[in-house]
Amino acid sequence: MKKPLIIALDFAGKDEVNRFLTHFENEKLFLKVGMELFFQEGPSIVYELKEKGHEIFLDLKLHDIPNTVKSAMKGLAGLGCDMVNVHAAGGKAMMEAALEGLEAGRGSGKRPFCIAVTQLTSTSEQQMNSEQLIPVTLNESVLHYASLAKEAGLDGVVCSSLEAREISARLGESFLTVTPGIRLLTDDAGDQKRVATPKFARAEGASAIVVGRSITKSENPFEKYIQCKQSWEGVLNEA
Ligand SMILES: O=c1ccn([C@@H]2O[C@H](COP(=O)(O)O)[C@@H](O)[C@H]2O)c(=O)[nH]1
Repeated sequence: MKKPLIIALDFAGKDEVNRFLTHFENEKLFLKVGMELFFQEGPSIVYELKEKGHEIFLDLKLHDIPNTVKSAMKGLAGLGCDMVNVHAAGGKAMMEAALEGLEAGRGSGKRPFCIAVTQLTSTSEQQMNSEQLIPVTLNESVLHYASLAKEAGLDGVVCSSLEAREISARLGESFLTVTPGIRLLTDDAGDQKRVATPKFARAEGASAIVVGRSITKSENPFEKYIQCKQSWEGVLNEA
C-alpha cells in the first residue's frame, strides 16, 4: 500500500456522495465507505465507486461470534473492495474466522486487506479504564490488540497516530497502521480524542491516514484535501 490519504465518505446517501465527488473530477481517490453510507445504499455504492476507479476501504468494523463474522466476510469478499475491518476486541478466533471468510469468498479475485480496530480514536484512556474496565494504559491496550491481530494473521490495525510508531517497531513495518483522528491544526477535533496532524502521522510512520470531516465539511473540499495531502507528504509545514 502506497501511504494513501483515505477520505471517509460519512454521508447519508449516494446523492451527497456524488455531489461531494464533483470537487474531485479527475482524481482517483482512496475512499472509505462506513456504516452510515453502506447501511443506506448497500453493495451498489461499492460497485459504483469502484467503477469510477476509486479504491475502497469498507469500514464496517465487524464484531460478532466467529461463525457469523466468517459468513459475513465471505459475502463482503465478493464486493471488490480493497480493505475491510473487524474489531480486535472480538478476539483472535474471530479475526482468524474473518480471514477464512475472505479467502472462501474471494474466488479468483484478490483478498482485500483485513485490519482490526484496536481502541477507537474517540476513546480516551480514562474512558477505557472506567467504562471498559481495562486497567492498563491506552498504549498497552492498543499494542495488545495489535499483537493479537498480528497473531491471527491480519494485515494491520486501525489505531491513532500516537501509537503507530510503537506498533511498527514491535510488529514490523509491513504491518499496516491505518490512522483516523486526523486534523489540521486549525480544525475542530469534535468527538475524536486521540488526534494528530497528517504530518505528525507521517513522522510516526503511519501507513495511511483517514480524513473525514476536515475535508467533507469544508467549504472547499478539494483545497482542504490538497492541504491535508501536502501535510501528509511533508510538503506543507503543518506541525
Ligand atoms: O478508531 C477509529 C476507527 C474508525 N474511525 C472512522 O474514521 C473516520 C474519521 O472521521 P473524522 O470525521 O475525520 O473524525 C470516521 O468515518 C470514523 O468512523 C475513527 O474515527 N476512529
